[in-house]
Amino acid sequence: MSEILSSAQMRGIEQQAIASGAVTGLELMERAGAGVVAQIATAFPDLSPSTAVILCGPGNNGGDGFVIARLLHQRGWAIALYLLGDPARLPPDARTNHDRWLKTGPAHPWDDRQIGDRLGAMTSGLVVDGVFGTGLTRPMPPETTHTSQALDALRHRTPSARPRVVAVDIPSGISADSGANLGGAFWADLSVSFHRAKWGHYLEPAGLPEGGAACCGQVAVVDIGLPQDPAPDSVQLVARPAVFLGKSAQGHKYGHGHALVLSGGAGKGGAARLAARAALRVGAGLVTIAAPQPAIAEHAAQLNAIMLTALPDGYSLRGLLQDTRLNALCLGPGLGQSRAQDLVPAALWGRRATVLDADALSAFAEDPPLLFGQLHDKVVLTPHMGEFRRLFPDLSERLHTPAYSKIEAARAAAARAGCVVLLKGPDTVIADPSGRAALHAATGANAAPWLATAGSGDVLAGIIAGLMARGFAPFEAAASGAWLHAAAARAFGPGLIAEDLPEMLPQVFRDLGL
Ligand SMILES: NC(=O)C1=CN([C@@H]2O[C@H](COP(=O)(O)OP(=O)(O)OC[C@H]3O[C@@H](n4cnc5c(N)ncnc54)[C@H](O)[C@@H]3O)[C@@H](O)[C@H]2O)[C@@H](O)CC1
Ligand SMILES: [K+]
Repeated sequence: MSEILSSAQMRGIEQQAIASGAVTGLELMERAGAGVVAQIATAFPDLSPSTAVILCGPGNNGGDGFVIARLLHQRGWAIALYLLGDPARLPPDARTNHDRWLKTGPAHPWDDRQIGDRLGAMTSGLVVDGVFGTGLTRPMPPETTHTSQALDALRHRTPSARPRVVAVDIPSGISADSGANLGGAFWADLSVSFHRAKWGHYLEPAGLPEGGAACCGQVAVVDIGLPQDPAPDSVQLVARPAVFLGKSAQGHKYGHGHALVLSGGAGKGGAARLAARAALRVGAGLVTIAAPQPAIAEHAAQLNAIMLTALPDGYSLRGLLQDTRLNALCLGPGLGQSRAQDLVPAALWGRRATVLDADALSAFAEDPPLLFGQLHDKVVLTPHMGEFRRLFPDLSERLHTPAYSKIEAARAAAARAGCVVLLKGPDTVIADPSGRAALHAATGANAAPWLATAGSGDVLAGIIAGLMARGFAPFEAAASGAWLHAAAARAFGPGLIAEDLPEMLPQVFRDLGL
């Protein structure tokens, strides 16, 4: 896992390093600019020097742009540089680099129409976006409208018929914290960030205009010599399972736990079977489906390795949970809301590692605190955005404000619920009540678009329950579960349906070297 930072954390790290005397802002800016130039060469090895249009803004992002202009010029590029704003008002380091650039070439005053026309006429070369970076919290100013539209038009051309677009730190107009398109945002083939990637590079806020990962292209991170200590409260990007998922040769099935998946009534058992199969495939020693009597025949016709028991109500669940070998529960998929209202309190009474999904969440939409009062630290809630809105309407509402991120919303929800919350999406956030958080981004090169299919969430709930049956802690099970789920989808590829996901886990495990 690697660390990703908010803009405030990044600013804090830079300011501390500068205040300690370890480095100057000017040195950081030089390394940042040099890092961008090096990453351009790595990402586009076939790109030979021609024309680079460099767009510089009024802050330090623009300062990086002047450094990049100077270094690209040294490498033989013809530079056309435009500056948005008054050079006299540039912050000191950016001003120094502006003045250095003027010894080489001009800084044209910003002319939105001219820039737009110029970009539209480019069929090759490079565009460098150093207009705004992590400092922007407002919509793009009106002076960038044509430029933004021209970039948008380039995006729809084949890459061989247009310039490469490189964002300094993050495309202008994208919130580094929430990934939101603040209004009129640019996009890039390559975003080169400094020290650590920012939250906004990997989040993907729903709706239009698109922002976040969809606008950042490939994300590269360059070291600019800042201290490597992890930031307090930093968020981890889940790049692979954080725990070893293999089994020891001496293991016994009873040593790998026994997961109980609670099923809905007759004709509604498919979701529970998907979850149960995922729990078994992910390595739980035993898996049992508990269903109402009228659903037993349907399940029996379809199950072999998964066991089956009749379970009419919450009272009988309390009885079943006298068996301490049942160590992980999964409730919600296909459960039905009235059965969920009866079974969830009994399940939580049992204080087992428990996944609550789907109907087990929606059943408490009328009175979320009733649910929160019963939750404990071995529970994982796995809402999608709609279920999240039902349980946490105020946090969901705040997500409409551009600077408030899904990471902060999931953290606040976990603190309120007193358990792990996994907030689903192409960007899945996992948070616990202490503020610990991780982000699994099935975006960019990791995209798994075929996961948007019926029953895929049921499989995720089962994977997490299976991992908890095996003894993994709720946070690790949720984070590793999100990764396995997306890896299984990528391994199958187009045409995926939920039934395929558990069947791909063996290949994913082999690829992990288990
Ligand atoms: N601080 C440092 O030491 C370093 C900063 N670096 C660069 O600095 C960037 C952050 O720089 P800043 O904090 O100066 O912020 P930015 O350059 O991202 O942009 C903010 C600037 O634009 C102004 N502004 C904001 N919204 C505006 C609007 N709608 N219309 C007009 N002006 C607006 C702000 O007042 C501020 O001057 C990073 O993204 C990175 O590229 C790098 O050089 C590495 C070192
Ligand atoms: K930028």
